[in-house]
Amino acid sequence: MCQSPLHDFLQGLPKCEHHVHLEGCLTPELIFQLAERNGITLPDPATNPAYASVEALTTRYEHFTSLDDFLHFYFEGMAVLKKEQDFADLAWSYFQKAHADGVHHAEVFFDPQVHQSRGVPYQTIVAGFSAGCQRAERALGLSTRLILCFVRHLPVASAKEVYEEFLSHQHFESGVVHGLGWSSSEVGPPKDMFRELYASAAEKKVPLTAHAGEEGDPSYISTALELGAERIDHGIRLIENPELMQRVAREGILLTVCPLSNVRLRCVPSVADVPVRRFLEAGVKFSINSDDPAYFGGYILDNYCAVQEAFNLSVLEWRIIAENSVQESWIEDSRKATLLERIETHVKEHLSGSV
Ligand SMILES: Nc1ncnc2[nH]cnc12
Ligand SMILES: [Zn+2]
Repeated sequence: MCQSPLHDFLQGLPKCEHHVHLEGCLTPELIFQLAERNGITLPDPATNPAYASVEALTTRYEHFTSLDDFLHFYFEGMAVLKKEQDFADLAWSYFQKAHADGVHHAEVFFDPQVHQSRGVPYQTIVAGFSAGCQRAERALGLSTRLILCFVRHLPVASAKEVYEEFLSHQHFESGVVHGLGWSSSEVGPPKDMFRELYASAAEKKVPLTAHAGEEGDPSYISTALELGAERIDHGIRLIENPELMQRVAREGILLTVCPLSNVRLRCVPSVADVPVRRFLEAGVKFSINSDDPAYFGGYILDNYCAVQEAFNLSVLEWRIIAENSVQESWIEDSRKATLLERIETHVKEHLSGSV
């Protein structure tokens, strides 16, 4: 729990999460449990001491040296997911934690190519994650959106295959998958590798987002926008290009910022170096998110608290962040109105001294 006097206010503040990878919610405990349940052999601790125990794995996660160092463990860990129920259980475990942290709406990523590459069918993955979303909607009153991510470390041909499955199952039209994103290694593969796929999806009016400006310079952000992304995941290196920053502010493009992730992956030395204040001053819209909470030492409330400890924001500034998070969510206007009302009530209660 954070020490800030605003802790209770932040806990109760209605939140929208826009940047969390369901596979990034796979805790070391769940990795060991699912490996046992599915008869999967984890890497040999004799050569990979990180896998000696839950504690050893947790400790290893505190020492990532880069995005790619983290991705190695992230892809290795997700090999324990095999059956539809595994995917459903994983999603449900995230939604319960998010609900406890005051999340009312969650847009969640998943990486089908990586599961398919080890023989799990597309339908198993989507059916499991979608069941987890439906359970959260029913049992917790959360609204949810699934966002399918293409991964940059695998060939474009494999992204094309998954896109064709997404189209043939009519997953966009039926609302099962709401949008598309891209993620994984940033620097290295061609910036515009998904040009063709994004052009096709944009024509069908599929909402698009993209990881950019995390490790990569601002040209990764401008390329993502050029390809049709309407939102940018991370985007912290935007501050290196003032002209682009002005454009992002002017066009109301949302950045889905993940402070604890940025520190763990050494994109910044500390949360105080995430450009939260600069973005607020420049009128750049952003939300605060957990990215891969099982790997980065905190869920969304921990990220809100870390920002508060670093920047000492006012209640009014938090209100702006919360309202922008609602306004830029991929939800119907009626749901936005409900969430905005909840924020207003919460702020008023806090200011009147009852929260
Ligand atoms: N922080 C991150 N950046 C890029 N790809 C990811 N996949 C999961 N987490 C990611
Ligand atoms: Zn991410």
